Amino acid sequence: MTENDGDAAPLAELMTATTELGAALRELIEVSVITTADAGEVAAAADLVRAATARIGDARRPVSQLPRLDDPSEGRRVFNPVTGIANPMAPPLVVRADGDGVVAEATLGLAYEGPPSFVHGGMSALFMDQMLGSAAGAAGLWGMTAHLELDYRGPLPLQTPLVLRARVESHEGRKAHISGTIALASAPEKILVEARGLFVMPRPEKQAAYFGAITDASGRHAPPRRPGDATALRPA
Ligand SMILES: CCCCCCCCCCCC(=O)SCCNC(=O)CCNC(=O)[C@H](O)C(C)(C)COP(=O)(O)OP(=O)(O)OC[C@H]1O[C@@H](n2cnc3c(N)ncnc32)[C@H](O)[C@@H]1OP(=O)(O)O
Repeated sequence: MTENDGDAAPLAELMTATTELGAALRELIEVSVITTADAGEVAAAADLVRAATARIGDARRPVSQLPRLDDPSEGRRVFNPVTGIANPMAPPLVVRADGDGVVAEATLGLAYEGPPSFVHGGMSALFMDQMLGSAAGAAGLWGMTAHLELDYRGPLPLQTPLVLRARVESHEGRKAHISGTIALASAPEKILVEARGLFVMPRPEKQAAYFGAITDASGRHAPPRRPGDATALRPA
């Protein structure tokens, strides 16, 4: 069975329910790493979670099929692991156009911890990858990450508002050089993480090989081909 079978709920209803599930799971993830409940309570919670998984786990889409709730033409990717409102791994970042680039704010909980009380460096790389991709989209470009490098100048504290920025520095042909930063929202001029990336639009034969089999939920061929396809950019 796929999600297209049967009398599916209207999309708005599905969006509400899926967003609610994402939010509930996001809370669960945070609580699961911060709880001091005893073993019996934790084991009972695990049983409840497995029951929830069984309830929805039989109806699955194939990896080549975009979710029904996605609209790549509007940049809506609800399960993106950074910006997806329905992906519990995502904070989620809300990325907005700002000046000649993009900006987002985030306050990260203990599920993102690396050194005690600070954000894991790999998480910063993940968020910067997405921000740089969003900056490409905002500039009318799209591509895949070919190279990404970061300088960690100071640790990012957990449970503290952060501001993330990115902008295209230059582009030529299929290549775009993009930079990004992370700072405390309370001290935005003091850069704690700095990223530089090269995004490359794959040559046509690679686009066909990577995305030729991608369909939307109704089975229509739907490879990414516009700036918004790669990002969840929202207008300012
Ligand atoms: C899409 C929707 C997604 C939707 C994704 C939604 C999230 C968006 C944000 C996250 C983005 C990702 O994570 S994307 C996923 C992670 N990235 C990947 O998996 C990409 C893996 N890499 C590749 O498939 C390939 O290397 C490509 C597509 C990047 C490039 O292959 P190609 O198309 O054959 O291009 P190629 O001729 O090799 O290179 C073109 C030019 O770029 C230069 N170049 C290429 N790689 C590098 C490099 N690492 N460092 C320096 N320069 C490089 C070449 O020298 C050349 O310069 P010149 O001679 O022309 O001067």
